[in-house]
Amino acid sequence: MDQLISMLSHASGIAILPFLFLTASFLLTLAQRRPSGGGQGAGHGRPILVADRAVSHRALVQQSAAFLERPTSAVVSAILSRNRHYNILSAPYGPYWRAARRNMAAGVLHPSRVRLLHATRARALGVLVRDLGSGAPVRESLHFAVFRVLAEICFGEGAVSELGEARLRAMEKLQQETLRALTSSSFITPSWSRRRWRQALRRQQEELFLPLVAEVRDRRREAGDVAAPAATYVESLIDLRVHGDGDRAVTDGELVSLISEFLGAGAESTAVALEWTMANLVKHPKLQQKLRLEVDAVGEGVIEEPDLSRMPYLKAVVLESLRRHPPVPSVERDLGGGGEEAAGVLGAPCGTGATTTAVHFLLGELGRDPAMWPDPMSFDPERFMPGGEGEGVDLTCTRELRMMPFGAGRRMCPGLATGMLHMEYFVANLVRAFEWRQADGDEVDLAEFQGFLFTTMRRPLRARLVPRGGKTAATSPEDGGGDW
Ligand code: HEM
Repeated sequence: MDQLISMLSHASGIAILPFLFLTASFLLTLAQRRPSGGGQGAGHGRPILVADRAVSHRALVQQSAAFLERPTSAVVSAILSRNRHYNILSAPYGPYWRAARRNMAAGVLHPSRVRLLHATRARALGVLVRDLGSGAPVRESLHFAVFRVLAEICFGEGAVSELGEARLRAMEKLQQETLRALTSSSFITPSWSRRRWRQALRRQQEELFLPLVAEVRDRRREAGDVAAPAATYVESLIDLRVHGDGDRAVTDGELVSLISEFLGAGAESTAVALEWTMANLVKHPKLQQKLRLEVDAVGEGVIEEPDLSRMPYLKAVVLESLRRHPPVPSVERDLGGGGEEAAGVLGAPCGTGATTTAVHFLLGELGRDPAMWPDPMSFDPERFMPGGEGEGVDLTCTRELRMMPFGAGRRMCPGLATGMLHMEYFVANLVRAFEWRQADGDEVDLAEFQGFLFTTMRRPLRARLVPRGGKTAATSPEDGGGDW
């Protein structure tokens, strides 16, 4: 049974899932157009689209050794740096990937460390509530809040407040520009002009990040043996040594790619998911009211991390949003030389004679499988409450795969816990601070826009926000909220 519906070849995909085909073939076209370096070539065979949960679990989790490589042609910084400076997303499986990934997951993003960042979150929330309260656009405000939190984790609170809001916003804009640089169509922009644009963006990233890195490096060099353990992501990257590759340090080029990934992919995925969640709460006022009752029941003031564990409905709302609208549309793997063996794992003939094949695991389809999720298109957080079909869902997909918004296997997202925490934190406090109502004459439109890397709302969320008297989530000036 699990082999049914599992694989759609490039050809058959047209008839069965037209829009998925378009997305995947767009990705593939890009993959085929760009030569990849370091033996990471992708897309010389036909793409394989996988929309079956059991097949995805077998491939990504049980047989993960055959599915370790991601086509670098689908990663922003690999494209901008023309495959010269890898980050975690683009790195071939090996010593550098292992060192960089472990440094992120077991270091600054370890749940025990992220949990402690109360003040960082409160500062971002203060600015967010201030901006939304003064009518700023929802999408931009959510994005900046998440970006601000990650920027503090990356550079430290001191460096971020020294930068100031205007320069931080400029940095955020540059990161978004780099994502847009990939969506520019070859029909509109000639390739030489796209190449120049991308080179200019990469140069701007270097000019922005490297002076900040140099300051940190100088400070740590001066401190010598008595330097404190790395507290920020940049500090940890400066200290990092790549075992298995001559214990070398991370190069400046790699540093730029790693910082760009942290601020870019980390912020965009969370902010996109937040916008989908708030849109559904506007669309479904009864669900919003139920959530507000839970939020208000935990007490006064800002909802903090320890409160979140007492809020099962909040978690259910966030999970339902990730199931129904996973911000990342698909997970890609490059089968490399192991194409035939891996095709066997997928339960389909490879038979292309190609040395490489790109596989796309379709996250939206997996989360909307009617065999697992009755009435899959409806937004119903109750699925994740006791007795529901989503109760106790394992987002790491280790035991079983019911949905996989964070991917699965050895290359699954190392930001899972951070992403979930930020989503729950901002959703809870935004529901406490405001009533989110439909904007007059402007019904929420849940239509999707399939971007190069993310599935966003086609029309940015507009809502009428009514501040809630004594229960506003605005933070005090000592927290730094609203005090830029
Ligand atoms: C709601 C938030 C997020 C979602 C839905 C999400 C989703 C994903 C997905 C689907 C993948 C691909 C996994 C695979 O190929 O199996 C991924 C990879 C990755 N994500 Fe996230 N992500 C989120 C937040 C974050 C954050 C906050 C960070 C870091 C600041 C982050 C850093 C990464 C990195 C570095 C990878 C590459 C992992 C590797 O290749 O080893 N993500 N993410």
